[in-house]
Formats: sequence, structure tokens, C-alpha cells
Amino acid sequence: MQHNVSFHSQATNTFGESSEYSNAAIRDQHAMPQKRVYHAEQALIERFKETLNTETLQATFTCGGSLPILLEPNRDEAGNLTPRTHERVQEQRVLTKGVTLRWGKHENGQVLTLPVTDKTALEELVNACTPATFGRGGEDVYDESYRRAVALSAGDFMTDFCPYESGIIDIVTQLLLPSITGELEPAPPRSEVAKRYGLSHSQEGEIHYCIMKFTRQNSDYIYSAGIQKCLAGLRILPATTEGMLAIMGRLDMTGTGLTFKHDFIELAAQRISARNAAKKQMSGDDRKEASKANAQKRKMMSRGIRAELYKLNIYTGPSGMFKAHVDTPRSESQIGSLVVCLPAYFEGGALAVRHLGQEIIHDWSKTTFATQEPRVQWAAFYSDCEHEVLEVTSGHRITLTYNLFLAPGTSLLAGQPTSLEPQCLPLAQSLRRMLASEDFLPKSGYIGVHLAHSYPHTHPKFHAFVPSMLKGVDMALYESIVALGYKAVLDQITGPNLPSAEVLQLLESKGRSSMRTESPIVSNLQEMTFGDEPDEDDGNTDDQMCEFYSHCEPDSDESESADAGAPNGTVVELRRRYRARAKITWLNEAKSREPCRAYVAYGNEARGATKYSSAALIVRIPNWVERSSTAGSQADPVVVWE
Ligand SMILES: O=C(O)CCC(=O)C(=O)O
Ligand SMILES: [Fe+2]
Repeated sequence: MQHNVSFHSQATNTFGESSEYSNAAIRDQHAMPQKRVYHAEQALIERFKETLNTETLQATFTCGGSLPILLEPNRDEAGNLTPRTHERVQEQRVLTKGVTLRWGKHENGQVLTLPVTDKTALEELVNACTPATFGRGGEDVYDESYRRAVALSAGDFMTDFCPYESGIIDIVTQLLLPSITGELEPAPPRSEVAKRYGLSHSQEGEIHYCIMKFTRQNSDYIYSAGIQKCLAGLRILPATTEGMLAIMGRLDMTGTGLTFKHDFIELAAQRISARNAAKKQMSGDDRKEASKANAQKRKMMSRGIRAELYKLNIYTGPSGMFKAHVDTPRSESQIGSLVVCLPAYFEGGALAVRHLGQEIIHDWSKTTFATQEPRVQWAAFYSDCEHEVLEVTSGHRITLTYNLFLAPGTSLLAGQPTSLEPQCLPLAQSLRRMLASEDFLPKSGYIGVHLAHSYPHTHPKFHAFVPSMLKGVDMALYESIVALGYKAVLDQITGPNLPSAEVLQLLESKGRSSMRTESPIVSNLQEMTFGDEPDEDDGNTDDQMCEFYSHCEPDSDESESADAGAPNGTVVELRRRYRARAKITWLNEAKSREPCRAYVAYGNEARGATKYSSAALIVRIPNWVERSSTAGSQADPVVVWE
């Protein structure tokens, strides 16, 4: 996403107005006050705070690091590379061998290990490369005035360097992925203004960003002279000079050249909200909603990064370079690029990465090469970051480039049948053994297993659990059930270990959809009620809550229809839950008496409480005769909320 902010453009804004006005008129009316009203230091602190608070989205747009190559590392007496202590293992980010490259056709293979001892082999590698092209106007072009480099495609060489093994992908996943999958995390609370005008977090962030960028400010005031730029930056500039003057008159009533920051925020929020409404009317809302849902689903499925080797590039001095560009995404799920600089001598050739007016320079030239041990150095950045390889003045700058894609990641196993063989899970074996016995539930019935972990709610008001959330042993259990082919529901457990009232009906319903499909779970979400969630503020203790529940416990012979005329909906609901609970054969104990809990996310920072709930996997078990003929079949997999 390039934020090309243009201040003097003549364009039609989203209010449908043609924006033509005199910048000079505005400037004359509201000249910058001469007097400095705050200390420079204070301003810097405020700016930093602002960045910290509001520019969270993609604040870390690039990251980088280096791995020293120790060809003769220290070993302990036993010859181990690092003593087996926790601390030392953490430090073990060194490469203990050079990076080997192999290329060349059959029977003409060549090999080079960097750092280089054999200059001839290095020259041969350069000769084996072809001039590097780049994309322009939808075509691959070769233009030395824009890019002067040579390259080998991934299919034409091999290397033993592995970004996973060296820990780079771990770091990149931790630093760059959270902003991409941000909606999965509890969102920071929006301000009252943002809530009032229905602004998204990023829209709110953008207002603060523009204030920071275009107005010199202290904490409460902003300079009125920057307001016009702010509005342009936010794409909410009024169409006419009169409109702009009216805004300035409203914001800077006393003519001091200063505006209350909160007044500006209010005005900006109002205009963005109007723009949102106008846009909504103009566009195909349904299509947008659908693509939003798809994007969300994609994010839900993405807890990791997959790096795909793309090219080997050599920029040779003098004059090797690649001017400012944005990498062409290879697919919808590409989120960024990784550049790994191999240990070879060169000067110049810094990699500049830019985002929203900020620039980070990754300089890997001889300065580090000459003074320290050789290193493999790397940088990763989001796809929308502009970047540039500055001129290499001497030597060969050799890089490996990788495309970074969203991927399920190591912690997301649900629905990944190719990477996991659930039949081999010990839990699946043991479940199969139990179900094979005629002594266990000879007639059909239900089993319930309380999950080991609590799970955050996916919606502030409605509960839903999706397999992709599952962790550790819970995931193993889920996969085992999938492997056995029985119908199951991931259910929230509330109150004194009560499943939801309709869980058994769901299990008996005819329709079947695969648990693997992760379809959005909307139709069967339960609204949180008093009974679901003991309110910690109302002073109820666990014991009081349980006493309340116990009044609702149904007599064992009470019939379903007896509830029909019951006056209190909550009590009816609770009785149904008790009844469901009694019909389930529970295979383990629930963890606690108060399963639905609110924790404050992010330690003591007031970012709002995230609700975590206990859950159980409830499985419909056919009678013994039926299951002895079908158990183990994977033909008809398990179901979650259809
Ligand atoms: O080699 C580098 O540092 C970056 C290369 C690059 O930007 C590209 O291949 O797109
Ligand atoms: Fe690039």
C-alpha cells in the first residue's frame, strides 16, 4: 500500500466534490506563529509516543540481522559445539560453515563456498548468471539504467543456506506476521470518537499519523497551518476554498494559529465517517463483505510464514544497483520479501527500505566485512515497502531473495492432512481401542472431552470455536476424532461445566460438513447471557454462581415439555444444558469451576479484557455394531457447527 499523499492535486474527492482551491489563501489566513511554544525535546518525546501509540499497524515494516560465520568455533572438551545449557542454546545463532552454491548443467556442475577462497569460481558464478530483468508495465524488462545486476533463477542453482535452520524465519514470523494477522489478536480499544463515528482502528491510526506528520504539535494543540495537509493526507479535503476556510474558522476560532487536537480529530472522524458512508453506497457491498470474510479466513489460517527461494542476484561494482521499486507479489498470500546477503566483499550497495515516509538502511558493505568475522546478513520487509539497492562501488554483492507467503505455520495443524498423519497419533490409537470394545457405550451415545486449554472468543458477544485455534493436546484430540470419522462439535463450556443446550441436537442433525473446511461459524453462535458469564463486577463469587445454577438443576424424570411454560428463560436454558450434560459420557474432568474467564491481554496494559472460555469436544458415538463396521473410516469426517 503506497501512501502517495498529494497536497495540490485537482481531483474529485469521495464527497463527489471537485477539489480546487487556493493553498495560498489558507496559508495567509493562518500563518505559523513565530513563537516556539514548546521545547524541542518535549516535541520529540510526543512524536515518539504518538508513533508508539498510533502507528502500530506495520510499525515494524522491516527487520534485519546477521549471522556470524565461525569456521572454527569454540568447542567444549567433549567436542560439542555449545555446552548444552539453555542460555548457550539461545545464543547459538552462528553459522559454522560457509555458504555453498552449486550451479551448472549436468556434467558441468560448479561449486563455490563463501566466504570465498577461490576467486575464479566466483567469477564463474558471475559469468553463469544472466542480466537481471524486472517488471515494468506488466512485462519483464531489462533496463540497465534502472537495474544493473545479474541473476540466476531458483531452478538454476542450489544452496545449502537455509533461512529456517538459521532462525531467520522464526524472527521474521514474530516481527512481521502479527500486523498481517492482526485481527486475530484482541484489537486495541478505539477511542470514544472512533467508536462514535464507526471508524476502524487503522482509520483512527491514520488520523494520528497525519497529525504527527503534517502538524508540529504539542500534546493538546496542533498548528492550524498543517490542517490542510492533514485533510489532504486523509483524503477528506473539502472541495472548495470556502469549505476549507469554513473548517479553519471552526477549528481555529481565536485566530491564534493553534487548534485543539481533539477538535481536529473530531472533525476528521466526522468527515471519514461521511466518506465511509458514501463509499458504501457506491460500491457492491456484498462483494466487499465476501472478500473481507475471505481475507479473514485466510488470516485465520495463517500463523506462519513460508519462504520460497526466488533468485540469486549479483550486483557488481562499480555501478551495480536497483532503483526504487516495490516487489511484484507472486500471489494473494505473499506478504513480503527476504533478502539474504552472502559473505563476499563489496562496497556500497546498501538496501534502503521505505514505508510511510520512514526509511531504514540495511548496510552490509565492507565496513562490517573488514572489521569483523564474515557474516550472512539479511533483511525482510512487507510487500508494499518501496526499496532500493544503492550503487555498489566495488566487489560483488551476492544476495539470495525469497518470497514470503502466509502459511498455516507450525502451530496450526487443523486440516493439514498432508503434514500430519492423525492415524498415528497415540490418542487416536487409544480412542479406537476403547470404541472397539463392546463394553464401551454398546448403544449409541455421546462422549465429551474437556479441552486442556482455554480459547479466546472470536467475537466479543458471540462465541465460536474453530479448529484452527486448537493447541497442543487439544489439536491432537481433534485430529484423532477426525481420523476416526465420527461426528463432533467443539462446544463452549459455561457455568458449572455445562455444554450448550443444543449441542446434542446439532450432533443428531443430518447435515454434515467437514471440520476441515473451517467455514465461518455464524448460525450457531450463542449469545452470552447472565448464565454464561458470571460478571465479576457484580460481586458474585463462584460459590454464589454455583448455588444459582443448582436451583436450575432439573429433576431426573422431568420432561422436556415441562419447561415450555416456565417463566424464566434463563432457567429453562440452564435446565436444557444440565440435561445435555447428563446424556454425555465425560472422559475427563473439567479444569475449573468457573470456565469462562476474562484476562487482561498484554500484561498490565489497559488494552481491554479478552475473554477466554473453556471448551469441550463432544462426539456422537454410534452403537457398537455400527461402529465396528465403520470405525477408522475417514470417508465421512467429523463436523463442527454447521
Ligand atoms: O538484492 C537486494 O538487496 C534486493 C533485490 C531486490 O530488491 C529484488 O530482487 O527485488
Ligand atoms: Fe525488490
